[in-house]
Amino acid sequence: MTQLHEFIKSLPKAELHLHIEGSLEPEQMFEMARRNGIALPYSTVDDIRTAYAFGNLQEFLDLYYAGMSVLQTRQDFYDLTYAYLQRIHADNCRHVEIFFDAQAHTERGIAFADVIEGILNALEQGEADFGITSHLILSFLRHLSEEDAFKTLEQAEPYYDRLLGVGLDSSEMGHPPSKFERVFAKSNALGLKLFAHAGEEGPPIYVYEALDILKVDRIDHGNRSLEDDALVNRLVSEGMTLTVCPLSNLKLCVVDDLKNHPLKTMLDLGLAVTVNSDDPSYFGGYINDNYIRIADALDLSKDDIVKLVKNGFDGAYMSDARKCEVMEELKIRSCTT
Ligand code: HPA
Ligand SMILES: [Zn+2]
Repeated sequence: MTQLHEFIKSLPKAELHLHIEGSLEPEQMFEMARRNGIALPYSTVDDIRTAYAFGNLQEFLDLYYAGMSVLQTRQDFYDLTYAYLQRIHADNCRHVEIFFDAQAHTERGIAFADVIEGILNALEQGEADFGITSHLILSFLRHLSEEDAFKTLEQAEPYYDRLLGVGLDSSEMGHPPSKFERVFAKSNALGLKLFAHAGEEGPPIYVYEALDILKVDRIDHGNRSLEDDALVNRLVSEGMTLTVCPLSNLKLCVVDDLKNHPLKTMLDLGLAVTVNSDDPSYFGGYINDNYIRIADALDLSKDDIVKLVKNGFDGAYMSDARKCEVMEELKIRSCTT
């Protein structure tokens, strides 16, 4: 364990890009399959891990949607979420903003209320047990229609005051942000924050659409913004947070090697980049693993790490008091460690 790894572990952190279904560990998958009487196409945990070799986003999504078929009951969603919070507590993560893919469950006949109440109850318990504050984001699946997204937004009505906002994920290519202009306008009118995956595999124009047409508050990924200087300048001047996910980018072949990851370039350009795990069970690491692997690959300094962690809290929707408290702790730890 190097000193830098210890330093990373000691810092309080925020996670802003996490799909709760992507935290489903193979062991949990077997346990839930057993208790729900579901047959899995794998015999061992190792079989599952071996299957997690992806050539692109779609290859991952196919296994991700298949894996979540074991999530059936409110208790399953509770257990999934609570286990994730317990895991990131060990990483000294203090605040998390979580996406959930409601449509991937309701289209299998699971009640919306079971999904969201299982997750929300675990978030409440996680705050009581670990002191981790959190928000929940309803993410629309972009390979489905805008009409389907509208239906999902309607199902969420009893929970609007418990949602931070809406997001946009799943297969990016061929499903530009503009496809969801009206449902994002409606979400905005409801007072929800707006987030969208853009520029992970898709071109810079998708990032422009997320900004100009959807009017997002954060861009998820955004790596391909670097192909357009004017876009970079705009993201810098607007202080737009980009939720970058290094191990996800490696596993989905967005980069061929972490040594070629653009995170350091993004940081040096003045972009408000943050480090996140995306789907930690599928991509081989939780938040600290992401910081450690990218710090080693790019030879990041302590100042770089502190900047990344600060960007995470800056981009988070936390109360001012809570933000001040963690920022103060961050200042003390970065001076003394
Ligand atoms: O990284 C991702 N990209 C798009 N959709 C997703 N759904 C879960 N993870 C992802
Ligand atoms: Zn994602």
